[in-house]
Amino acid sequence: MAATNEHPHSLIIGSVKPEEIICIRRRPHTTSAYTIFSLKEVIGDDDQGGTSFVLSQTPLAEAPPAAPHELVIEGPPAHLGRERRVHVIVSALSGTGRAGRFYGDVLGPLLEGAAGLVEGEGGGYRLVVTRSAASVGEFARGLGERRDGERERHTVVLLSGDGGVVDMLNGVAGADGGGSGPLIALLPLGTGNALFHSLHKTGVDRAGEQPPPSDLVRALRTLLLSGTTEARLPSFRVDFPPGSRRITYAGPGSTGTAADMTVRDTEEEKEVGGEEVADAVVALHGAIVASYGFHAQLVWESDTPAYRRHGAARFGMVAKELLREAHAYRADVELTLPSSPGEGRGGKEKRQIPRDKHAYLLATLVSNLERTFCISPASRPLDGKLRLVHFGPADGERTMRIMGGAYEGGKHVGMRWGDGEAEAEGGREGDAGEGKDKGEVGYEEVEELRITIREEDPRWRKICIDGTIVEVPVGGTVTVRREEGGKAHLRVLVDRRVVGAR
Ligand SMILES: Nc1ncnc2c1ncn2[C@@H]1O[C@H](COP(=O)(O)OP(=O)(O)OP(=O)(O)O)[C@@H](O)[C@H]1O
Repeated sequence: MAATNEHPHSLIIGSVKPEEIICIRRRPHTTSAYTIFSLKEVIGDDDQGGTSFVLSQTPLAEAPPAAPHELVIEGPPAHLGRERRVHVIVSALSGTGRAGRFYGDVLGPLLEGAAGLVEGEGGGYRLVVTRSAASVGEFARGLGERRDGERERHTVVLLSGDGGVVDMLNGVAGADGGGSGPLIALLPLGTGNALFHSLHKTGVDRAGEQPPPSDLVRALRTLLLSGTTEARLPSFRVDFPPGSRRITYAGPGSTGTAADMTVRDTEEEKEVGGEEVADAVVALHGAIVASYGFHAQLVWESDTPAYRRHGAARFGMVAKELLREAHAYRADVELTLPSSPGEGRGGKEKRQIPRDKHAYLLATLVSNLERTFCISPASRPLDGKLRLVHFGPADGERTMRIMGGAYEGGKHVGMRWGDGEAEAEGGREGDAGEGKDKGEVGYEEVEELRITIREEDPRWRKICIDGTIVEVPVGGTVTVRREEGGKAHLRVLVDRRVVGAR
């Protein structure tokens, strides 16, 4: 097959577009035969107007001359090798419910063709398709209990959004089996996919690759190419007051949508028709975001089976109504700042945010909550720093402008307004002080955050932890604390350049 060689980044091999190439596999037992694995995503192309995925395997008689070296693989990378126990989790209801189709059309055949891995015992991988909101947590608890130091190392390929990550994190952390935690590889099939986007923000694509590969091609490259590393996933712990309840929706669709696939999950089906299910919760771990106010409300009110069908558009639909109401959330908020070098633990400065009503309080370990929504521009992948973004009561228009700044790469940071002052846009971390009532977006690194909720109406008492919603009783204090040292609950697969770019 002919290959043009004008420019390494404009490689075209037959009909294969460079940005669609996942990997180029040298076929076993030969020196000169290759297969190009590529993925085409056609939006609005399937029966229900969803994305269809086409995995192509293009044989080549000889080495593609213009192929970038890093796309060529000889076999499975170490994390999918024989010394690992590999699991594939299909979160059936993540995002718009594409994970089952993606597994069947792309990941299954790709793992077999490019890595020689098939589903099943004895050298293969275990497939888990979720049947309820509890499935991933149950699976992770099982892994956590069996965790056995370095002797049994697990790699979990996660076809989900951030919810799958937080369920894995809490399942493993809850079981507390010792040893280093399982490795997760992210395939972004949720709505926001904040962790994926934050980890694939810098240094991942081959320089100058235009047009850029899709998110799923990037994710599959991270999964299959060499040049990746297994990094500790930073996390925080949230402690809730007595009477707090985790709230989920369970509905008729919650029994799994990939009925044609093997289900190895033992979770009992919950026969609850589109209703809220509340469970007592004492503590949760998170790796992405802990929020109260506008963000938590948006996640919560858009997370109904009816809104979920609209994908990421659901946030915009619900935001409209919330911006109209422009609720000011009553809470007392205390921050503990990280100690500066040389300071002992006792020297940590505590500070109260000087207002009792808030529009937005969001502590995060990542930069992006969606691909283009950069809420914390100072955050670097895996830097382990917890940063707080906050502002006081604001009308809908103001909130929209602030959110608009986040969509422009983080320009909301340092915005000030009010009392006839000239509007200002900042961009530096730590210069926004305490987000005074007059109007300023506060942005600072924190070690710990304590929120005491003063709202009477339960509608306004929702806390969001990585997309999980917890309702907290009136007067209850929620504590968010960065976790450091000790063992990692989870490790995450990232391109080595991501770690280098910190
Ligand atoms: N079969 C199922 N039945 C009921 N709930 C399910 C099922 N499969 C997955 N879920 C739930 O659906 C939710 C999917 O969350 P996930 O975060 O993966 O996707 P998302 O919310 O669309 O994306 P993101 O969090 O990245 O915006 C999780 O709460 C999960 O527990």
